[in-house]
Amino acid sequence: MTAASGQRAMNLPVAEFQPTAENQPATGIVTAFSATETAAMDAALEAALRGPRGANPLVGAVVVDANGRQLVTGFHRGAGTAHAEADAIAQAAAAGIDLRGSTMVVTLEPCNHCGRTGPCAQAIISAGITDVIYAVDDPHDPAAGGAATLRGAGIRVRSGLAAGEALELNRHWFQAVAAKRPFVTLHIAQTLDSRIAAEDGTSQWISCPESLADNHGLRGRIDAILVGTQTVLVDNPRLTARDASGTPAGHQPLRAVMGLRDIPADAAVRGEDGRVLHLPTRDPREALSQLYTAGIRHLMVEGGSRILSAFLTAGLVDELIVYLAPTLLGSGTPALNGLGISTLAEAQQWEWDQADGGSVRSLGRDLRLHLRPQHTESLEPQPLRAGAEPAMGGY
Ligand SMILES: NC(=O)C1=CN([C@@H]2O[C@H](COP(=O)(O)OP(=O)(O)OC[C@H]3O[C@@H](n4cnc5c(N)ncnc54)[C@H](OP(=O)(O)O)[C@@H]3O)[C@@H](O)[C@H]2O)C=CC1
Ligand SMILES: Nc1c(N[C@@H]2O[C@H](COP(=O)(O)O)[C@@H](O)[C@H]2O)[nH]c(=O)[nH]c1=O
Repeated sequence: MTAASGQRAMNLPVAEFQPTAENQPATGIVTAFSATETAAMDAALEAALRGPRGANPLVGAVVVDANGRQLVTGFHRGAGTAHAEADAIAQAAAAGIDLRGSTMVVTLEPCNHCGRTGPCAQAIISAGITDVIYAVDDPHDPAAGGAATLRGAGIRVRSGLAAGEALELNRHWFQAVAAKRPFVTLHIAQTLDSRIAAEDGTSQWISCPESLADNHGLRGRIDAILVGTQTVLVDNPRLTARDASGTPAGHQPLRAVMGLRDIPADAAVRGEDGRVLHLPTRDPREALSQLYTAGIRHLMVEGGSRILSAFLTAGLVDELIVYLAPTLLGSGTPALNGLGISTLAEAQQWEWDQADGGSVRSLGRDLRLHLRPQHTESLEPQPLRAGAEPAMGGY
């Protein structure tokens, strides 16, 4: 993924672009960018990938001086933390770097709202930055409008550089925002042979302590965690975020249970804080709609098998995290119990997600696999058997 390819797509080679009265529209929307700006956008896109997926998009920001030197690089570390622009500006302040007269290159339109971290547009204005280049508009209602605020303050604002790459970077986040549903992370803690519980229902623990710690870290960042009623009945889970000693994390997710049966009165998931929500439905869309109405923007679906399968079948998963233990059971509850697929051509295709530490990580004795749905809807169909060429060795 490079911003340079986005530039080529616009059919305006940097070297040939000469600003003139004709190609500088009065609107302030300019259609080409310098090599320095393009390189800064590439670096911003790369930095964005260091953040975690979730309620907020991945965003990177690079500030360049008048000579094209990259001064600071910021990125967003997830909901509730500094935005990429604020991160870059804070780094500059800490290092004593004067940003007056510089250009900020950022992968998403700077926000305009006073959320948990303050508006980036104001921080940019206060830092004395005079030029802003961003890739794509922020579609998120409360955050949109940053470009207009910046222009109103006399800052030269341009957009569209590497727009394709920036959209691709957060493809599923954009889709979730447009659909007004939470961003959905699916969690599977499974054996090598894809079992999430043994024949007798026991499953604690398949994952090693390091994987469990990672999962609890995730629980501490999401808005809500969801399981099916059967998991509540079999496991009686707490679904809280805790450290290895059992101490609760500062932020706790809402606990959601999906299914028609009631949650038993003495279920641990009820907890003491009352932050449990029964979703009396078997329709994942309906569950997401109810959660969105309750203010949930990032949901982790933990299981079990039928719930995981229902969300995957509905195409409502944006991120997949699999903790793979080097363990065999040979029987027991399979991770998935059917996705409505009967032939290979209908298989769901996933791609490795490089964000947030990469697509494959070793956690203790386990592997942590990180994936997202593949962009293309389907692969090229295989030729029908009758018309197929005979295989010439290999597969
Ligand atoms: N290793 C891991 O990562 C995890 C393992 N587990 C294990 O998974 C096992 C439970 O899995 P499983 O039996 O599949 O149960 P689930 O937890 O997936 O719950 C299934 C129940 O959810 C309700 N439900 C809601 N929507 C749907 C839907 N679309 N399709 C089907 N059912 C729906 C139904 O209950 P209702 O009648 O109320 O509508 C159904 O009986 C347990 O042994 C548990 O230990 C669980 C979570 C994680
Ligand atoms: N067995 C299993 C998991 N199981 C999940 O954790 C739930 C228990 O949560 P709690 O009561 O809060 O500790 C359980 O019901 C199921 O959703 N998770 C994992 O990361 N690895 C594992 O091996």
